[in-house]
Amino acid sequence: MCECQTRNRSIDVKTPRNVHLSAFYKRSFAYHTVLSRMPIILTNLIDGVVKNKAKIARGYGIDATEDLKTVIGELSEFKYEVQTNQPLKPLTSIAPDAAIYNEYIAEQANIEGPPTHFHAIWLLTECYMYRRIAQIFENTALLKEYDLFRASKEESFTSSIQLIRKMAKHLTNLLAEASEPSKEEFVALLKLNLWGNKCDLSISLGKMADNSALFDTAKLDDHVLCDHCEDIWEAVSDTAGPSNRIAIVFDNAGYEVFTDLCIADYIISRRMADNVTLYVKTIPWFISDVMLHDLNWTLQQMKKLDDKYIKPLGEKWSDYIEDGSWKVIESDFWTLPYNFSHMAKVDPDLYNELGGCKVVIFKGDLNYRKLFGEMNWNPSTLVETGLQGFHPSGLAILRTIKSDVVCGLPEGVAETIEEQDPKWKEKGDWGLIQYCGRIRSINCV
Ligand SMILES: O=P(O)(O)OC[C@@]1(O)O[C@H](CO)[C@@H](O)[C@@H]1O
Ligand SMILES: [Mn+2]
Repeated sequence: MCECQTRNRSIDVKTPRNVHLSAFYKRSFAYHTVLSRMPIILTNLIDGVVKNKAKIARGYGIDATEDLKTVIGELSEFKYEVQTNQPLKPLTSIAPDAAIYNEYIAEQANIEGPPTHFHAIWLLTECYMYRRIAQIFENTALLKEYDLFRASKEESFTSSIQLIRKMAKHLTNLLAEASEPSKEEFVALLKLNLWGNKCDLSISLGKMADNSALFDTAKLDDHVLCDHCEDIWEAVSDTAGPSNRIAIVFDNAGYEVFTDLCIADYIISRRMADNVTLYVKTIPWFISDVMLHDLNWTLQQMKKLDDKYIKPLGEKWSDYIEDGSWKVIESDFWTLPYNFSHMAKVDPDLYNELGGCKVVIFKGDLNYRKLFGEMNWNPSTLVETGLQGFHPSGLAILRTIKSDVVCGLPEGVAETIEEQDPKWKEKGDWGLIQYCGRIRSINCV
């Protein structure tokens, strides 16, 4: 079989240790994603555009229906490229990040030949899909700013309103009592925040899952496989160090971003930092990731609600943005295919910005994959080793496990969980709360 044919055929094995995740390995979540989940996501998008044609025409003008025909055609064409394992086509967008994608694709081509959807680092294949979708809308006349995930992201907020109300009441009562920060309070908020990451429309293929159990974290404690809450508390509450800034790299809209803002409020209200930087995405991303308009919509929605806990928080949080306690920053880097060990080279300004913080809180599975290089590490690999030199500041990592990248577990834990739950790395039922200090990391021992 010629090299090209071998290359175009995924092999029927599990992902070997210490290699990049890829759909090249048939017995992997990456393969299931490229073979089934990505085509389903694309099909759902096409169906959504067809279903909402009239609504979009009302919003963007009747001429937008011409654009929609183009969008449907181009989404269908892209879906065919994925399903027939075509090489990733260079992006044609004139946006600066497109050139970085094309450079990265060319770099990969020099290493292993032109990357195709099944035979590329999974991170590139998935990131490319969402960037290609954004390009399809960028190329239209009237739908350049259209976010076709917006309705799902807004629904993920409205359908979680009971949970959000519970969380709002909890935070309000917490802050109404003492004024000094407390480890117990902060650790409890971290765990509530961790399980908010289960609300991810990419893993649920856009369907809202029942998240009512996510508030009672005590029942979930045995599903936290690494708990560095105390180290995160020490780092966040230390106000005597060189920096008193904290950053949160958001993941999903809806209930998850609400729990992120609760953490950011606690930090400001308890004077644990001078300000908190909130990083949002610049394009529609992995269905549920937060963009600036999603954050603004969430705050507006909170202020409109006639709820004695949610409304005042919406007003206070809007004031935090007004007075600079919270700084919202959009950065293209978070939607590039690079893992974070490349940040210092690809976006040194961002790396230095993070370096000005005492702690950066990273949320979610995709950020975890990028933090640890999209590698199939032995799960007992030290966190510091997995970060491969990415160390701008203290790093607090909260993630429910939805892919094969895991570091920092005590020896034997992964094997035990694997026996108990063979799909433990796909459904977000198991969580990690990990901390890696500027100069040292801790393993979960
Ligand atoms: O970053 P998040 O929102 O926690 O998860 C994103 C995600 O759902 O997308 C991929 C599956 O297609 C996985 O990497 C991951 O589970
Ligand atoms: Mn996400």
